[in-house]
Amino acid sequence: MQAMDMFDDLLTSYLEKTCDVEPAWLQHIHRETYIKETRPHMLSGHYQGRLLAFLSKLVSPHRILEVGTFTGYATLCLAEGLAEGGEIHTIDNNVELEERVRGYFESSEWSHSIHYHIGDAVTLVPQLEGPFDLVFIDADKKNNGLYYELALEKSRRGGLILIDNVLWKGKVVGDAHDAQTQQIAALNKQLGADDRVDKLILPIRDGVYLLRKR
Ligand SMILES: C[S@@+](CC[C@H](N)C(=O)[O-])C[C@H]1O[C@@H](n2cnc3c(N)ncnc32)[C@H](O)[C@@H]1O
Repeated sequence: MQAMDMFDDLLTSYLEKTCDVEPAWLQHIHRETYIKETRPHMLSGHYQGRLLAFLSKLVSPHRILEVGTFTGYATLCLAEGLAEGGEIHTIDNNVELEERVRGYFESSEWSHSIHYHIGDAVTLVPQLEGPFDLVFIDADKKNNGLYYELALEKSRRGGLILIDNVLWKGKVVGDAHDAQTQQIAALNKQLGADDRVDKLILPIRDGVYLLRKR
């Protein structure tokens, strides 16, 4: 193992020990995702999950939108901050996960607050009615620009938009020329100059863009 990787592992473990514990239902999803899925690292995980829950509790949202449900880990983190009677809409196009993820949602305390939509987010996001107080964009990166514009249009003033994986393993600050890195770097540049929002990137895990609608 390289020294930098060892430091990253130690730091991650330290950050996980010094934040709130991962709730039991999330530990269960975490474990099953790592046993059953081929790309389990897509799940937000303990530390980023606590960040999502923390931000959601600060916003106390009535309406949340998540683009990219995967196994529902982040959905349940975000749901922790829902205001009384609030709801979260989450979208994924992976039909194979539907039964298991519905099971997680139905056995949670937010079973009546979660609206799980199966289909292409490019088609479904425009059909969802706003306004949203909190949006988490974490699906196909090539459509992030589109999801961001739709999220902004459907957000209330002061609403928070989060975009995951914006540092792309640090490649956005290097000289990587692959199309995916260039596209993420181009959107970051565009967002950095967008005067419709307050914004900053939190260098947590793969980078989370925080954007607050002015
Ligand atoms: C990184 S994972 C989401 C992880 C989840 N938000 C979490 O933090 O635990 C990305 C998900 O987006 C879904 N996805 C990719 N493209 C999509 C699209 N066009 N419409 C809907 N879902 C999509 C994938 O099926 C995958 O489950």
